[in-house]
Amino acid sequence: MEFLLQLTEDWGEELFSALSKAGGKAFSNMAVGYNNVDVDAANKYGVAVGNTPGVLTETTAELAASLTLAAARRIVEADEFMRAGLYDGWLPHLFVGNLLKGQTVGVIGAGRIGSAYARMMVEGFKMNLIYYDLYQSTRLEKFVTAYAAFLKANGETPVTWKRAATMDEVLQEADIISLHPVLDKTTYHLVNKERLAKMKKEAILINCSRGPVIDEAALVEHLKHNPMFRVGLDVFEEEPYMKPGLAELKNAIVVPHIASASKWTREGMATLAALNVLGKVKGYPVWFDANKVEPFLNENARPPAACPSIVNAKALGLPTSKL
Ligand SMILES: NC(=O)c1ccc[n+]([C@@H]2O[C@H](COP(=O)([O-])OP(=O)(O)OC[C@H]3O[C@@H](n4cnc5c(N)ncnc54)[C@H](O)[C@@H]3O)[C@@H](O)[C@H]2O)c1
Ligand SMILES: O=C(O)[C@H](O)CO
Repeated sequence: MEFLLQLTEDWGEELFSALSKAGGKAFSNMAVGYNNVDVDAANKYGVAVGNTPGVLTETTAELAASLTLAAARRIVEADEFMRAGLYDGWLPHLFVGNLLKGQTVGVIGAGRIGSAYARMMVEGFKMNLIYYDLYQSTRLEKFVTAYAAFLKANGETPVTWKRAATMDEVLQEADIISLHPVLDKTTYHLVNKERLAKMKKEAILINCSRGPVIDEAALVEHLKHNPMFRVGLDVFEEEPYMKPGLAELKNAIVVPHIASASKWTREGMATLAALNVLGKVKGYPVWFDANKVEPFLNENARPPAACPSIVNAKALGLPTSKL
């Protein structure tokens, strides 16, 4: 018996023990994030835990970029105004928002998705970048450096980048802040009352990572007292619910955890999750690079004889595919 699961289900000691007793050896989330899984418990019962990285990087980053634009240009408010029949003719101050060009985008968690989002905002809107991550994102830094040189060579103002030593630096300096870390003990309520107070009064905060990365009740209070501060949220602390007051706030844009919802990505996620468990059942090794999963998504060729992404491969001592 093997399992293919959604991120809405929590898997811990009890379920892994039951799975193991039933002879199960593999489990896969149909998601890249696996904070819903107690990997130590899976290790204890020798169950391989799969996830679906890479296939949702661009789709998720594009939703973060969409929320950024929608918040910056007040698109949801303007749409509601129009549909309510309130539009009376052009006015110089009607739904004035923020210009992104030349402003600073802050990325917290510059992994696959955070880096893809940063590139979109830097290249697409000529924004300067400040990021915070536990690790240096050399590829991202190189990209921004090369883009800055390109702009300069074309007589345009070059963009800049900075790796912040602390997260607070990002909060203080950035005009737009997008959250892309994993959810774990170090990122739970990473954005709380004190940190919200450090952000610019007119900043925009985007969250397409996990709801509990923000203290949502503190956010509601902050939004109430700072009408020019805006947020775009794809994820919530206690999904499917929102904290009281959030739904009534005009400076919040809320969507129902749809960041990975493009047809290509959702099909890819299902494929990778299925191949993770199938590969384990067949006794295949683990793919050599979980970030390079394209060969598993080619409709015209058989997928490689490997499990695309097993997060506890090392702990279980599983062999790696050599291609
Ligand atoms: N809303 C959605 O539908 C959706 C879709 C895809 C992914 N996600 C979430 O996005 C997360 C990131 O996905 P990814 O593929 O980019 O993962 P990733 O592992 O490539 O990137 C995560 C980054 O967070 C960094 N990080 C970890 N702890 C940190 C901390 N305390 N402070 C700052 N940075 C920290 C890591 O070093 C890493 O670079 C997933 O874990 C998932 O929870 C959400
Ligand atoms: O972690 C993930 O993959 C998302 O939240 C669902 O796409």
